[in-house]
Amino acid sequence: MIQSICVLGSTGSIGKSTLDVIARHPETMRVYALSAFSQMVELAHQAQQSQAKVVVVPDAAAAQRFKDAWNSSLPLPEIRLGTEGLNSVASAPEVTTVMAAIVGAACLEPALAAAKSAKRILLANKESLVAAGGLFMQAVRESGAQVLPIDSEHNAMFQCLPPEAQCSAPTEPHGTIRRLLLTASGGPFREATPDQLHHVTPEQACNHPNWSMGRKISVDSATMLNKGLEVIEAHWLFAMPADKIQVVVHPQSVVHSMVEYTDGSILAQLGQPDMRTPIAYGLGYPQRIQSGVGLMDLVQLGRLDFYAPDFARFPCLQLAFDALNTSQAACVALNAANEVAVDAFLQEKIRYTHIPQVIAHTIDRIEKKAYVLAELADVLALDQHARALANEQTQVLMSVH
Ligand SMILES: NC(=O)C1=CN([C@@H]2O[C@H](COP(=O)(O)OP(=O)(O)OC[C@H]3O[C@@H](n4cnc5c(N)ncnc54)[C@H](OP(=O)(O)O)[C@@H]3O)[C@@H](O)[C@H]2O)C=CC1
Ligand SMILES: CC(=O)[C@@H](O)[C@H](O)COP(=O)(O)O
Ligand SMILES: [Mn+2]
Repeated sequence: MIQSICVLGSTGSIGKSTLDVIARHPETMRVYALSAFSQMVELAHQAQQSQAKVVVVPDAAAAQRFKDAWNSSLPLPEIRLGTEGLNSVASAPEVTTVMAAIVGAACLEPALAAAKSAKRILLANKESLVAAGGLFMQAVRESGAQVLPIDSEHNAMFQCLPPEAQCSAPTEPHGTIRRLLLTASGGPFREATPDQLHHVTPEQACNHPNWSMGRKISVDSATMLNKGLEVIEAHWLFAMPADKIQVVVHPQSVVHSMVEYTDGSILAQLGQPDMRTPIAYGLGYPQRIQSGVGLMDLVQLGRLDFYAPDFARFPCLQLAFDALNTSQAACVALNAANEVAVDAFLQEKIRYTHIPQVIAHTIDRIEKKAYVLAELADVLALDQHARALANEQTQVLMSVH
């Protein structure tokens, strides 16, 4: 079967790796649609290379920049705009497979559109599950969509599941699974002192020891909120309670995660820190296909280390466990406040150490009311409210920066 693929967030780190893998399989994979937010020259280049039929850009001004960048005799692709455009390609009848790789909660609506349209969803974006995992999984169950986790840890766990447990939206964990062991590199500040953390720059925070990724997820790895988001992601993907998900610091990022079974066996997936492996797994599933990733020399590597996480040095990790144990509203607030705080940090408006303060303050304010989050509109409204609260707190912190 030929897969007709929509790559949401094609100009990002995951998007580029996805196009790299697709280009290795011209006989079985075609690009139908691409999307980008700011990089119109790159998008035009990608659309020419992949012969995409449709591109999605945020607005008319971006569409004009895309047209200006088009320097090929090939016909211009159809250009669609904004969230409606994203939803339309994610649910298009021409599309079999959707790579959800837009960063942040901006991916929620198109990911949900793909879920409602019974697509094969390669889910790289984790913020959608944090904000609305229940709604997303319900849509998957109702439509019969297929979800393949792409986040390296969740892809590793999925690979370690027995075939009958590799289902898209389980309602309970497989009976033979005792725990999920979620590995964490510890990021660039694994051993930093409080004084060093107080002074870190965006460049230092984005300098991940093992992975090359977008700036937002790189900062999340540095605060270890990435691991907190991944605990919530694992909870929704595998129907696993928080107390059965153990975070294990593993600085080499070679063991991508593990599944522990009731007989005491622990199955692990190992590989180089290169996202083309989980992407190829998702694109090829249930077959194994070429990804372009070369050999990994375990003898040269020599050792694999494992530690307990330091919750005092990384308060964001505890905030995420607390949010998962508290309410869905707390998870929405956690994610929204983090997006605001990371953006402010990357713009050097607040300090790295302010990020957990903005998150804690926002969750605290949200938790004073009860929220019903039965519909997407409820989640989006709370997300906006939490962003406003986080922005207010960011302004306060900026004045003491
Ligand atoms: N990078 C990695 O190795 C991993 C990433 N992930 C997850 O995958 C997702 C993507 O990460 P990554 O590729 O690193 O991110 P990048 O920042 O590299 O790329 C983000 C993509 O989303 C687009 N985008 C940004 N904001 C918006 C918006 N408001 N609306 C629509 N599109 C937007 C960008 O467009 P443009 O560039 O044109 O502005 C770009 O194409 C994240 O959720 C991340 O947590 C998960 C595991 C590993
Ligand atoms: C590649 C990937 O999946 C990232 O989420 C990665 O895991 C980040 O590494 P740490 O968050 O473990 O530092
Ligand atoms: Mn990950």
